[in-house]
Amino acid sequence: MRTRLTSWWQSAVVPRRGIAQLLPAAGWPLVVGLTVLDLVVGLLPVAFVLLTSVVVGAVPSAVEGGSGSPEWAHLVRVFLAAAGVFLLRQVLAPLQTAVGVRMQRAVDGALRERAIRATLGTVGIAPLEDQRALDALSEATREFDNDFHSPGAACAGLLALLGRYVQLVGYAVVVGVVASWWAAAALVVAVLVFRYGQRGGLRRYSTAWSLVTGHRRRATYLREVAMGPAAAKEMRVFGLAGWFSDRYTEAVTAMLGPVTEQRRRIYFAPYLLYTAIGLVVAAGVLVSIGRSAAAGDIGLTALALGIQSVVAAIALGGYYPESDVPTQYGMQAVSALRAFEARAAEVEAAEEDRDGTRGAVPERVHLAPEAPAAALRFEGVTFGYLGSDRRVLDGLDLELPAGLCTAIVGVNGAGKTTLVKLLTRLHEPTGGRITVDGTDLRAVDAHEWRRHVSVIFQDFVRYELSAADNIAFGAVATARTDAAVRDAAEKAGILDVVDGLPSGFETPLSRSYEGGADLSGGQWQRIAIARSLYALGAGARVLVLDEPTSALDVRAEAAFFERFVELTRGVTSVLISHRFSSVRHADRIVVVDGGRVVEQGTHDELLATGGTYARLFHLQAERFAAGLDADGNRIEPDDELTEARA
Ligand SMILES: Nc1ncnc2c1ncn2[C@@H]1O[C@H](COP(=O)(O)OP(=O)(O)OP(=O)(O)O)[C@@H](O)[C@H]1O
Repeated sequence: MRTRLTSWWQSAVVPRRGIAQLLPAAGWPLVVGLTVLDLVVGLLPVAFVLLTSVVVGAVPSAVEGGSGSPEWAHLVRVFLAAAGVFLLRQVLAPLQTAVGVRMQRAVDGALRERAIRATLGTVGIAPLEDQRALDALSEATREFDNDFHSPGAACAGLLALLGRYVQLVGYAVVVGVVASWWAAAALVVAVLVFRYGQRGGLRRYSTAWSLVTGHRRRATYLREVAMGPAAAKEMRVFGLAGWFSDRYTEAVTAMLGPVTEQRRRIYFAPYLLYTAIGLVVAAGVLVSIGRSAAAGDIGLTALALGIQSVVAAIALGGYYPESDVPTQYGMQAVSALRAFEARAAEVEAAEEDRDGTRGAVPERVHLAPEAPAAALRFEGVTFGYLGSDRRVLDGLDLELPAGLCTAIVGVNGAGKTTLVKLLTRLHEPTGGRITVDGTDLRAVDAHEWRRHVSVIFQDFVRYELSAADNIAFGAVATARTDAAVRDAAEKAGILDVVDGLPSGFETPLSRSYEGGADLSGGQWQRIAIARSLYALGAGARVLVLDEPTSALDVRAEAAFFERFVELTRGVTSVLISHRFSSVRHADRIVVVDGGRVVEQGTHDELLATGGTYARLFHLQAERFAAGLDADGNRIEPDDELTEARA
């Protein structure tokens, strides 16, 4: 019993309190205004029942007195008052909806900002790689854009309950006065029991969806892949349409099966039981009122009052469309957002000092604007992703001297991108430390540090915005100048292409927009490179390119890197590639294998050593001579090569 009570408290009361706590976001004038409206709109039907019952009771004497008699005039007055109440309700109901929608917009707006803060506010990306956190986030945000079930709609729905319950109390008082207070109490209990059956069923049913999160995720994925533009080419060329369509149907069936079963279990028998209880009590109260009338204990007005009140009260035992569905799903969304916030904090804390070996965060320091002036260093850095026992970096020692270009090479999966994620503080090392001019990076605010670094990731983002925005996103904190954007585009070798677009730099880089244009993979990479060069112009001191040229073939990549090394001479830059033959012009080359640095030196030094670099360099050079690239793919001469050589 105790556990059932606790679970009811947790699932019914605590989330409602969470919704009530959102009300201030709408502003008190709106909250008070809507509360008053809900109460008035709730009480008007009771007033209508009262007045129409008086009309019924007044008819015999008015008919007897005839038109013009005081009884007739009384009947007309009361009738007009009833009509006035009816009209007022008709006018106030849409107003109530409109004010509710204003509350919904205000609350949802505040909550959206909270969700954005919760997701973008984490320093690292570990929470967004954690499946539990992602599931909670998707459950929360799914309802934010839903016009009917959002948390804001839940706030309005919660206040609307006041109107419904005050109405129930009104009918109960009427029954108490005309019949008996026992009948009134029985009626209230019957309505609440029936309500509990319906509303509690909805609560249990809505959680049924969380039992099938995995199937739902899979169904959504399959639908988006099958019907979205990203895989449209492969769907057709590989003939995958049938396969995806079958798997999608299976996933939807697997998702809906348990939900339908839950629905039947939750609703069928309880519905019959609660309906029976409601009907028996209502019939009992009606019979008792009827018997009082037959015995002459109550008059016509009281009889009409009793019958109307019982029937109207019983109708309050069902769903409240303006309240029940929004509160249920809105509450779930708010609880899910809370769960995401808690999980994100937990993951961040876990990553910050996983083994408890890193010690306290050093006292905060600010970097000199020109940092790094000497070097960036990885000192015995170890790292493994949360949820995996594998150490991707295992005691890595690496020096990136200021003002020089260091190339990091290693086979696929060696940990090169992971190293960049640590350098940009998207993840924290499990052990060891990274220093900038001798200062532990943990002592520096991550946002401050990131202004010193510009990175082009392998999977850089192709923003569906103007070419100018795509480039200037490299340094949004700095005031944009057209000349700097053009300069970056020119250095990246994309100026002519952009100038040739319909609206030049203002052209949206997507055909989804009017006047927009699509770029090729290689052209996009140049836009991304322009983004990083723009950041450099705006004051970034460290430039990292994580295989930004993978869409270019091996010769074009080598030519590009050569030009890049020239362009960024004097900048602390890091070039990452799994193509050993592409980075020979870097000042220093570091070979990473098994989570450690295994070789380092200049191209000539490393060749002379005859180690991993020399072996893989020669292997890839042989493949290249045979017309294959580093991955063994046949090299086709293309425009990029000509462009890159230019
Ligand atoms: N978010 C993640 N969660 C768990 N494991 C990951 C994650 N990202 C990468 N890994 C694993 O870490 C290892 C190193 O990956 P990383 O991307 O750093 O390699 P890489 O050297 O950059 O490879 P490539 O040349 O293919 O880009 C791989 O085994 C990869 O599967």
